[in-house]
Amino acid sequence: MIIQFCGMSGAGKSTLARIAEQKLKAAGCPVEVLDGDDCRRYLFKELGMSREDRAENIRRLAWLAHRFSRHGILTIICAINPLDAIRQEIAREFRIAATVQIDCALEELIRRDTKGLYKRAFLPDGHPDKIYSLSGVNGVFEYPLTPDLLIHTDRESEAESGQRLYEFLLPLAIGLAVR
Ligand SMILES: Nc1ncnc2c1ncn2[C@@H]1O[C@H](COP(=O)(O)OS(=O)(=O)O)[C@@H](OP(=O)(O)O)[C@H]1O
Ligand SMILES: Nc1ncnc2c1ncn2[C@@H]1O[C@H](COP(=O)(O)OP(=O)(O)O)[C@@H](O)[C@H]1O
Repeated sequence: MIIQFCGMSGAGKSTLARIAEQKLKAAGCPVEVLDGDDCRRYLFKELGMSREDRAENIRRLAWLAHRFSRHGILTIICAINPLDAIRQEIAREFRIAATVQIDCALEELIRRDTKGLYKRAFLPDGHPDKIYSLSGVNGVFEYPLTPDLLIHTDRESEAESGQRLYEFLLPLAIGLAVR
């Protein structure tokens, strides 16, 4: 069972994946979270933020997720995953059970700015610290048309969002939902 997330930096993907992971584990369901940020740091160091590299990153994460899921582990691809064609491609190739969009208004992302990336994206052109490819600002982020679950993290608490995600994933994890 593979779940793919999508959502901009700071939207709450890692936070919610960790909450759902803890709750599912407590319910006896094996779970693995493949975090884009972590895999880039430890495994895919050569990949950047171009469209091509993001596509490659997601294809690799999907392949890894597939390997985990073959052992009965519910595996969450926890990445920005910004390209609709790639989301559809991996859904076909690896029979992904659900696409979960972790959404948050840009104003709130800018307010949170957990990693300082938004501040850098809004610097004037030519500034040495400016980043030019931040998803949803000056880089690609394509919203999915029909996500299986949409969570607005700017409208509810972490605990509420985490509980909604858990309630969505639990029947999938215990095999009650046939998709
Ligand atoms: N330009 C730009 N745009 C978006 N994100 C950036 C960028 N530069 C660095 N980062 C950091 O990289 C993390 C995103 O990696 P992902 O593997 O999730 O991205 S992607 O799915 O391949 O688009 C992302 O992690 P999260 O903040 O957890 O989403 C950022 O910490
Ligand atoms: N409803 C919510 N769900 C998830 N995170 C939230 C929520 N409300 C506020 N936050 C905060 O937003 C930030 C999300 O950061 P993070 O999970 O690292 O995002 P991402 O993995 O998408 O980059 C955290 O500081 C978290 O405490």
